[in-house]
Amino acid sequence: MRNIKPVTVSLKQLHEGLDDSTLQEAFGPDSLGIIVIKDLPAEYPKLRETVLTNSSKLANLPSEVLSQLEKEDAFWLIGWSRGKEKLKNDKYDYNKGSFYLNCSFHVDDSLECPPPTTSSDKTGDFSSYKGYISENVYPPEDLVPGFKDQIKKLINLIITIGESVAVNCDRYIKETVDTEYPEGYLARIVSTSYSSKARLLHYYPAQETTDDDDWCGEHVDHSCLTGLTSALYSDSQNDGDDGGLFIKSRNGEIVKVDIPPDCLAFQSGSTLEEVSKGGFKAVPHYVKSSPSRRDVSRNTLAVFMQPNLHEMVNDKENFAQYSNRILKKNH
Ligand SMILES: O=C(O)CCC(=O)C(=O)O
Ligand SMILES: [Fe+2]
Repeated sequence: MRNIKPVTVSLKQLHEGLDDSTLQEAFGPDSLGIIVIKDLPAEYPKLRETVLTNSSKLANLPSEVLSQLEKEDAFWLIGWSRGKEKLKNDKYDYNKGSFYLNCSFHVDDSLECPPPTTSSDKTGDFSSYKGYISENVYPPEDLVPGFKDQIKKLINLIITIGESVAVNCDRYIKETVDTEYPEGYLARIVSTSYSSKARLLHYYPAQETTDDDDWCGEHVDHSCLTGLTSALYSDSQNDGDDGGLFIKSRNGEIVKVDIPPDCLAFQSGSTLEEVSKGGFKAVPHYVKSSPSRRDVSRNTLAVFMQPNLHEMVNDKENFAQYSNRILKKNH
């Protein structure tokens, strides 16, 4: 197992446009499929720390408060979710708590869910897709002050940088991966979708375990592009050498990926693989607790940038249908 420094560029370089060899190194056939962005806006470090600290406050609220934030009718894909997703051994996952938000506020600040559509709209009726169309909930302001305001700010910042990552990926995919790829597809999805999702994670201390992927089993995200913060641990250390985020590279090698605290990482998901007809591969990854630090918790934020529900992602399925098929496997 190698510890590799992923391709890292500054926000300025990203805005100016990355050269082909950098894009190739980050996303090409021999890559990890992840890029790290440094020199972020000055407010980023404090915002990250506040939001990730709030994740611990939220996860340790009394169970009767947390149950008010559970949305069973939304398939637990809005609000609080713990013990609802299955692990690979078919047991329910209590190792982590997730708090999900719909990110439609990035397109229109007044929205906490996508605008409703009906069958008379040209996009169709998606009222049964409750996991995507339900309104966000937030913990009571007096119990976790500033939670809503700060997490929305951080998500908006991540999606805005995701837009610049997308512009670079679009050019690379069109020129070198799939000439039929729709021009500017990813940048349009990232900047205009009402269906992107954020997941604030709290991994509870892992206790005894023998599994290599005890905190989060190996998977590919079903987003187009996922933005990830560097994780915050309860002992204020970084991931260290034997815990944290691991990626399976394009040639099957397991690689430990370090995201420095003042940086953001972006990795590609399976919807983009689908849209690029298999050319731009999704990144298999998992999260492991450190064997030498079993008593620490880990917090992070993932933002899954993905299409509106009516957008076709292959010849047969729109994103709603595609996503339903994938999610059914996990619940
Ligand atoms: O915890 C992490 O670093 C990654 C989380 C993740 O892979 C996910 O939520 O899909
Ligand atoms: Fe993931």
